Amino acid sequence: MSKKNIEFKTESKRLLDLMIHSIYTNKEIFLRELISNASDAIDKYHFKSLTEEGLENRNDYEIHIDIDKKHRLLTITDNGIGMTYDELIDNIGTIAKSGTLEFLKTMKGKDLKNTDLIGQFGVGFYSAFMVSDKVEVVTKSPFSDKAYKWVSSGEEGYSVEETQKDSIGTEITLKIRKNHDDENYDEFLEDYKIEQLVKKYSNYVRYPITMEKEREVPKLDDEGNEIEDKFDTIVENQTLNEMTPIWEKNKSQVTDEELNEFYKNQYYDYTDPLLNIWTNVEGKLTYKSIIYIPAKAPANLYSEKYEKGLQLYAKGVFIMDKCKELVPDYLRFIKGMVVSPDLNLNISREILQKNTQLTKIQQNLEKKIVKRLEKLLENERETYIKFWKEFGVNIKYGVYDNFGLNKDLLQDLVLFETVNEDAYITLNEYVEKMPKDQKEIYFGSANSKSAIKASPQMDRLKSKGYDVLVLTDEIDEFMLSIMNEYKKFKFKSINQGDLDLVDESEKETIKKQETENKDLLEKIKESLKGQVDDVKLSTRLTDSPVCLVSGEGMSFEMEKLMEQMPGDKTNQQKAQKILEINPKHELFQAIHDLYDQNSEDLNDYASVLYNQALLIEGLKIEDPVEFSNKMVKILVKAAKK
Ligand SMILES: Nc1ncnc2c1ncn2[C@@H]1O[C@H](COP(=O)(O)OP(=O)(O)OP(=O)(O)O)[C@@H](O)[C@H]1O
Repeated sequence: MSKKNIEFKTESKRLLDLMIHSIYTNKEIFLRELISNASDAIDKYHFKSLTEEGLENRNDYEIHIDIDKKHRLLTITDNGIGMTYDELIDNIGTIAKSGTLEFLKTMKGKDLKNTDLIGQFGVGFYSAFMVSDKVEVVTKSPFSDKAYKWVSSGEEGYSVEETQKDSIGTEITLKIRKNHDDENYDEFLEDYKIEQLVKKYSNYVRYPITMEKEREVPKLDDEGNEIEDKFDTIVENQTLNEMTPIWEKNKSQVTDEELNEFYKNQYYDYTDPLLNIWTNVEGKLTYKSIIYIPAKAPANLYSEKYEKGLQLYAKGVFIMDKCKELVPDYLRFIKGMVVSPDLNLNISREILQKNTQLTKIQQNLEKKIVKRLEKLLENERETYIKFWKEFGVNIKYGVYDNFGLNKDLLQDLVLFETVNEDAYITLNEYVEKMPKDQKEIYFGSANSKSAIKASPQMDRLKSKGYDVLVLTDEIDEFMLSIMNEYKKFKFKSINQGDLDLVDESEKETIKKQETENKDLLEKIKESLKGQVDDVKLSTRLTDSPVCLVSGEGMSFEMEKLMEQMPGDKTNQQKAQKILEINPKHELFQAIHDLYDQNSEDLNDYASVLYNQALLIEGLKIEDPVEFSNKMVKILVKAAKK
């Protein structure tokens, strides 16, 4: 057969044009595509050799890479199924995939160059043209007694002719482009780069991917003994890929050490992970996955730059590093991988978002992780607490996020510090320890547990033996407000609204006192106009003289948080401030006397009381100098008496 020159079909031309002038930044994937084709070809040979007569059974499968720097040639050779003449024309000379063809039709006249075609379809072989001026394919099929050479410089067409090749398989040679502008092609002729790309994209291809590499070996003297510090350089065929990925092994044969090593190598951590979750699902949807929870949160976990996601593989081939569709936001700290034979190798970002298989995998994994954490909490409390200290905030965020969609799933994973307990407790444990007469779950917000413990609002709760959840994280109150209740018990802030802890007769007494002291309370309110919304006699205090509480709705903690947020604050909603005075405290009696004497000092007392309450609440005093002056005035007067 003489050499034939054949023109590419229109669609192929368009596709090639796109490859040749590609502005696609990820040009390096060409190697992954060619290796993946080689691996498929070996698969095909192997399969056929099992079922068809005349095909030798082999065990020397190999994908070999060769670099000829001088002539700028990169060759990928496989001993797979090869191609007959017709196959060569059909498979490589035309775009076989109907999807691509359809797509190109719809794109007629549009700017193809800016389209992520590679991401949309498996353009595979043609991606070689992203890095080379000329591509040569030499191939021999076991079903043909002749070998063929296919050559193309892109653009117009290709030539096919008979050639000499003894062994079955395919050899693809790329003439690597010269560097130009800021495009570096030289690197594709460097051993280290090729090795790096194989490890990155094709590490778990089942067949050895080999390359001749230099290696230093100890120099030997005439008697065959090693000479110290002297080396010879030898060139040898080295396997670049690991081939059997850890997830392909039998789970029972993989040790925790191996799993930890895999984690550290793959996800660049120095410390062993806290735990791993191995999943193997077969059926309608088939996938395997290994998920890790790191021992420490990465420093940038909460920065915008942090990218969540799991590595995604289809069969042995790496697809992407951070598939974010597999990880709900609140689990952004997990690391690991998913491999599924059901996924397309060239799945694109856009397709990923709509991929129902991925959504299913994500949901399954989420449930698995939560179950595992529940087990950890139940059986290994200390480890769970370690987890909680690193990632607890994320779980709280998970409860709050999506309008509480996941609150039932996650609420039992949340730990709290409480006023009465030394250790963390769960909501379930809190509820189980509640005294019989307790009707609500109490919580207090402050910077620390000690601040809540010491707060005046605790008086009555302490005397009743009720425990109080300590909220110190910003997200806490938001989380509880979205949960609203736990096992039918409502959450109740000790700093907000009416606590309703006194019995009917005590209520009556206070009501009576309030009527009797109506004018006094009005006077104090008047004197604190613009600073408090109301002044009341307290039902929650037993030992302390005053406290400041907020009305129902916005709390002080939420107000503080809103203030820290960027933006215009003029119309910001404020928490309602209510000053509560303890009618049983001596100080109330003293104020009462001042009122009876019609003393001017009443205003100073009111102001000092209010500022004190602010301080206890961790809120800012508006005018510290004035506060201090008034204090001094009262102290001097008291000393003179
Ligand atoms: N090394 C090879 N040995 C044998 N056949 C090959 C080889 N490389 C490519 N082919 C043939 O050429 C066809 C086209 O390859 P191409 O990479 O463009 O697409 P694909 O492999 O079918 O799809 P994808 O790359 O998306 O998996 C293959 O289907 C295969 O039949």
